[in-house]
Formats: sequence, C-alpha cells, structure tokens
Amino acid sequence: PHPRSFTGTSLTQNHDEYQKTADWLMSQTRHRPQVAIICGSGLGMLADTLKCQDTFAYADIPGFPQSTVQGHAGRLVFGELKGKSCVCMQGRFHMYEGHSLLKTTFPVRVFKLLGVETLIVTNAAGSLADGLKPGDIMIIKDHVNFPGLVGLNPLSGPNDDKFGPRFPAMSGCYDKGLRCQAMEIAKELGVAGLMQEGVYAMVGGPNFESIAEARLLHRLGVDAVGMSTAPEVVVATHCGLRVFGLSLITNKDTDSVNHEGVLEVGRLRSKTVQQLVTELISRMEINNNNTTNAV
Ligand SMILES: O=P(O)(O)O[C@H]1O[C@H](CO)[C@@H](O)[C@H]1O
Ligand code: HPA
Repeated sequence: PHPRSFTGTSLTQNHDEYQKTADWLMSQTRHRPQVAIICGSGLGMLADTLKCQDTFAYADIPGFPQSTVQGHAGRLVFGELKGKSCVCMQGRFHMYEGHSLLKTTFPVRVFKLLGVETLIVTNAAGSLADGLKPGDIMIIKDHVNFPGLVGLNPLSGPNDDKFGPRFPAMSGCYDKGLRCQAMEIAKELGVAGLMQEGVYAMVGGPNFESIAEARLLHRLGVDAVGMSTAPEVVVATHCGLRVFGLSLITNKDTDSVNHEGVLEVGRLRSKTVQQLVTELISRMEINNNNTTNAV
C-alpha cells in the first residue's frame, strides 16, 4: 500500500496471519508468556528486568510491522519476571506512522494466541490536568479514543468472532483490581506523591496539540493526551485480555514540548516505572498456567 494511504484502509487481517506469527514465535522461544508489556516512548528499559531473555527484532518476525519512531527500538523481548513469563514490546506502532490500525494492534492478538492473559500498556503523555506535572505517573482509569469516535477503529470491518464479539463493551476496560494494587505498591515504594488516576485521550498526531486543542481537551475532562494506547486497549478488551495502563507525564500542555524532551523524562523516571511494573507483575494473580517450557 501507498505509505500515505489513510489509516482506516486495511480493514481485514486473516486469522491465520496472527496464528502464523504466534506459531513462529512459539517455535523460536520456550517462553509461554502470561503477561505482555508495551513500552511507551523512552520506556523501553522495562524489558531490562526480564531474565533468561529471548529477543527478536521486529524485522525478523513474520507478519510484524516495523518501528519507525526514535525511542522505540523495535524488539520483542521474552523473559521471566518474578516467576511470571512475560513478553515485552520495546517499541510500539502508531497510527501516524502510516500503519493501518489493524497493524498497530497486530501484536496484541498475537499475544492472545500465545496465551497472554494480562496486557500492561505504558506511554508518554502530555498533562492537561492541574495536578499532573512532568515526571508524574498517571494510572489510566479510562480513555477517550478520539480516532475511534469518528470510525478509525481497529475493530472496523468484518468482526473476527474467534477473538471477540461484534459490539464489545469498553466500560471497565482498565482493571480496577490492578489499579488499586498499583496504588498500594506506589505507597510502599514511597512514590505515591507522583501518582494519581486519570483519563487518557488518544489523538492522531504526529503534531503536538495546538494551544486551543489542548484547552478543548482539558474542558472535555481529559487529564493526559498522547498518540497511542487506545487502539491496543480496544483490541485487547475485545479478545478478553485484562488491561493495566500507565502514562508517564512528560510535559505540561503544549509548552515547548518536543520528542527529545519526552524521551528525557522517560530516562529520568525509568527506575520508578520499572519498579512499579515489576512489583505489579510479581503480585498479580494469573489464572492460566502458561509457563516457560523447560527445553
Ligand atoms: O504513546 P507513546 O508511544 O509513548 O509515544 C508518545 O510520545 C510520542 C511523542 O513524543 C508520541 O508517539 C506519543 O504517543
Ligand atoms: N501530546 C501528545 N502526545 C504526547 C504528548 C503531548 O503533549 N507528550 C507525549 N506524547
């Protein structure tokens, strides 16, 4: 397809294509992940905590799209974290890169086929709320999927019943139990002062918001804004994954925001985000018995 073709154009993806990618990965690694983590801009170090890693460049994985954004390495890392088998995307796909929304969310369905039960999404986001400043961490309690509201939705097109229903509910898609657990962990780690819950809104990007747009989003009840996450969560919820989401606040409104500054805040807060996610995974209940296969 033409690289500038509009993102809503590819409305079908054969179930076999997800299965082929999942089968290929299972033939290459003995890990059978229970938890998947998607790293936001500048947060790729979340994968560093995984033990016994198997790493694959996206370019080598059949069917995978390629990362094009600085700060998104383009690697899938499998490994163990505190007794849980995990897979981590070091680099996500954004609509503004020219991927169809089905492609941006392709890995989520592959994770489902690998046996993943819980998806952790992280992102860098701009604050629109008075109480959220750069360096703070927002637990996502709900989202506004602006592209989705106007029909740019990865679930548009024929429904794949093997993954989920035609009309999935999105209320409660950010798991309440995990949100409470994360807040408890923040208190124990002494970082509760950095944390609060809020509403994330996805906009299309790639430009940052104008001043008037930021003001509009603020009036609409949005706490933090970014250019990702919502489609992944929609697809994950559709196929029954439990979701937890974190936004690292990298800037306030649109004041002199730039991608370098976004990545810099990611580096500054990397340890804290890493500790929170590690503890959450360590404590979370997992129902399936996916484990690393001994070879
Ligand atoms: O959402 P993530 O991938 O963290 O990235 C955020 O950071 C980039 C802008 O600096 C945009 O891609 C925005 O969505
Ligand atoms: N707007 C949109 N996306 C972002 C921002 C922002 O202010 N900061 C980091 N990603």
